[in-house]
Amino acid sequence: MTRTIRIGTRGSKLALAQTGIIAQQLTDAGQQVEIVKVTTPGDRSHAPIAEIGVGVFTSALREALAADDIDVAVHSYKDLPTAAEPGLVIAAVPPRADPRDALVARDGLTLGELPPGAKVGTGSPRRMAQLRALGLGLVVVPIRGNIDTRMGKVFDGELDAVVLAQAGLDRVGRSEVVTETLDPIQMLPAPAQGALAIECRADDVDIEHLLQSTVDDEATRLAVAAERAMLAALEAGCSAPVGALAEVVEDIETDADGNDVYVQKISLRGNAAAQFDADSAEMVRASAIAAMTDAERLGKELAAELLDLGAGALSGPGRDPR
Ligand SMILES: NCc1[nH]cc(CCC(=O)O)c1CC(=O)O
Repeated sequence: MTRTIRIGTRGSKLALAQTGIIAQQLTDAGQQVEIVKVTTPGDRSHAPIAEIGVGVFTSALREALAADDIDVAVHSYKDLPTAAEPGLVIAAVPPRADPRDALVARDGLTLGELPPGAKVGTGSPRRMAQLRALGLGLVVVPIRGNIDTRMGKVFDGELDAVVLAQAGLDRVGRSEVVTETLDPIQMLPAPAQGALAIECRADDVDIEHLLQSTVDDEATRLAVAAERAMLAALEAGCSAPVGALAEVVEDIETDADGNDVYVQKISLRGNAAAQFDADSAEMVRASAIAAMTDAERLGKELAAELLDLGAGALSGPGRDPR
């Protein structure tokens, strides 16, 4: 392609690091790129994310894309609303970074070593609900801000610990502050955590094909499709108390001749707070496995199971009390 590709990004350290990865891949593929910073309302406001609403970090990038101010938008996939954006397509999903959550605690402590009453900071309803559900007597303190601001509250003694995405810390080069990478059995990550969504205009077929052939990773795309189908079927947005993790696993099947053969499948774990409000301490959990080609159906089925188990039963916009 002879034109210079304008890649839009938020100006945060994390967003710039993520955009840098994609810019490098396109440059390696022989393309000319230019990085364009876009300020989002999410960057300007200090209100809790749950109050400013879904898509605060992504809508300004999407507007810039639709207005032809940029050609490609690089998003943290977990920040994107589940509804498709008319006129835009997610052309590629690059290989996923570590999807897990990470604990940054004082004195090198792990989650299990934090004493009852320890103050743990997070602004995410999903992390809050799971921390409470552990039953460790932790005091969850709502916080927000960029990675440096949140970690700073542990280093200055205001909090005993904070929970952050491992991928974010890895990408800004601060992995050394992590005192425990949380096993998904303790804390299921947000749907699409650690994954990026590379978006372009739907009518920009040249860019779409270029992105598909240079940065897309099929296993990540399918895993994220399963997780987000589950989230969407729960009618829950990106700040909902819902965790999901899909992984490609090997399974043994018997073929027509009676031989054992290895096949790749997609496994999905999901959980949700029983109450979609700030105080929920009860979680429902489920898991299932399906063929790679059934990723989205797997997500929908797991959501149905979680709803049967009582996910979000007591609150949430547009849901019948049940
Ligand atoms: N909601 C903010 C946000 N969006 C993406 C990441 C981290 C990187 C990722 O999950 O891909 C973070 C920070 C965090 O949750 O600690």
